[in-house]
Amino acid sequence: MKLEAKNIYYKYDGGKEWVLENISLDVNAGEVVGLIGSSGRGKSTLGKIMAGQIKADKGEVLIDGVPVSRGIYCPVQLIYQHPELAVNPKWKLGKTLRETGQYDDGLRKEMGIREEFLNRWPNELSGGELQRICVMRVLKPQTRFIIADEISTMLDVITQSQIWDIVLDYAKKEHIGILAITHNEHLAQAICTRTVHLT
Ligand SMILES: Nc1ncnc2c1ncn2[C@@H]1O[C@H](COP(=O)(O)OP(=O)(O)OP(=O)(O)O)[C@@H](O)[C@H]1O
Repeated sequence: MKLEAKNIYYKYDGGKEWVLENISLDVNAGEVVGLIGSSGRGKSTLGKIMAGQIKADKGEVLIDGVPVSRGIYCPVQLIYQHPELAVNPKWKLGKTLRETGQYDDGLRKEMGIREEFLNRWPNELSGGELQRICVMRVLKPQTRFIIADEISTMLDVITQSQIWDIVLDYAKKEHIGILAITHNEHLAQAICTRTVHLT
């Protein structure tokens, strides 16, 4: 399986210049591709386009040559840098975790998500605790590709590596492709099978 962004152009409303101009990128199942580039270069924008959250002005996003259908559950799932913006503040976290079907309770424990967290509101967790919920909710059988946008910036180094180990194990087992957006060269070297620079 291959996720492809082909000849993507994008400009924000009112913007005069292209944020993304003729950008192409692909991720194969089982690969961990690092997306590197200077701040403001458009990495997060490209991630959102590839996950179907915003639509490119020109160009296509394909899985095995077919436009990605968002349907009920998009097979390309985005994990944001800011988990507090990614969850419904009016839902207790158990509901957020179950939104796309039952979750694996063993995985919950491995992720360090305590049972009591599930009965709390998002503002009752720390940023790092909330990010674990956001990571775990995409580890579902329907997910074929994960776009991880600076997912570990709010975690301490040990937790960062624990969470990445779980995600990478899961991706390997399920043959999921990952696009990891990061500024952290050490992390990219440690986890990526190849890197792409947005120049
Ligand atoms: N909602 C928005 N409306 C208008 N402009 C935006 C919006 N979001 C981002 N931009 C602009 O688009 C450009 C690309 O932003 P983007 O967040 O994709 O870059 P990035 O490479 O991910 O940056 P960083 O590494 O700092 O996270 C920036 O100039 C940013 O100011």
